[in-house]
Amino acid sequence: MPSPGPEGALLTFTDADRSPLSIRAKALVFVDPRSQQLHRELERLSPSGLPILIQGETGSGKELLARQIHRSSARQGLFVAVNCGALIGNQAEAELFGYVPSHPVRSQAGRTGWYGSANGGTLYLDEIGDLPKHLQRKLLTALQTREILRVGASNATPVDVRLVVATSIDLERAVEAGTFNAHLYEYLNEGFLALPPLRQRVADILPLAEYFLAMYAQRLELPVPLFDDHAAKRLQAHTWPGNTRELENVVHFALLVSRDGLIRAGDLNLPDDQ
Ligand SMILES: Nc1ncnc2c1ncn2[C@@H]1O[C@H](COP(=O)(O)OP(=O)(O)OP(=O)(O)O)[C@@H](O)[C@H]1O
Repeated sequence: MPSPGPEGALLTFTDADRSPLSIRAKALVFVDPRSQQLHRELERLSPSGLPILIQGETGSGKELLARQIHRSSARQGLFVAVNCGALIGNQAEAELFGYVPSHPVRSQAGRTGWYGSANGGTLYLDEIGDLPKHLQRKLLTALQTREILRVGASNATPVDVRLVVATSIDLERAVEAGTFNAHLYEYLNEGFLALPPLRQRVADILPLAEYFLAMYAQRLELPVPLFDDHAAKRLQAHTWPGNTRELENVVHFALLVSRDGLIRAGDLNLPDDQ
């Protein structure tokens, strides 16, 4: 493992906090002052139970932040992550809110729905701007009443869900354009966290790169190479349009092609953007 840097910069997850689906990291690296500020805001908001809206570019670590919010909230239920882009078609409502046994069609989420599965825990809705409008209204009602109405049900079911949502688009603009429910936006915006893109958190780049290098080397049972000075400079100068996910992939590739215990600038396979 790399050195954790300043206090609080490396938070390690236990196995139970990790989802087999999307998250590969075991830890959150927060070294840059902007990341540390974000972490302080996260610690302040997490125990409150308020809904939280995370805005950040693709691959910048929104889901990892959401997991950290769940973890620091000490809620005992599950962390359930759903991409709203997948909630389409006439099964979407049943997927999200569940359905009664007599409902004719089955959904991936099962009868309980994703919302009900997060009872006592945290529901993470990624790309909330993609949620169909009729489900935006229903979501707002569920949040306000703390009850859900399953498809085909005549009575509402009480549920205790903490909602964390993420967006890579400007939701305020979506409200102005009429594609996002203004009341839902106001409700979600109570707890707002802006996750800066990696290029604006330059001090995170090398600690993250070293962290990923150690993680992949351990997994592949390889010795951990070092970045030479040119490679380190190159990593810090790249603009990272794909953010931390892009960095993780670049480091993984570099590890595989490195020789003599060193990663050189040419091993990084980065475009000439500096
Ligand atoms: N601060 C961090 N420390 C360690 N690993 C990180 C950090 N931020 C992101 N990662 C890793 O980078 C990858 C992308 O992160 P994540 O999936 O959370 O991003 P995202 O913003 O939710 O992406 P998307 O926009 O595709 O939903 C993951 O493998 C994650 O573990």
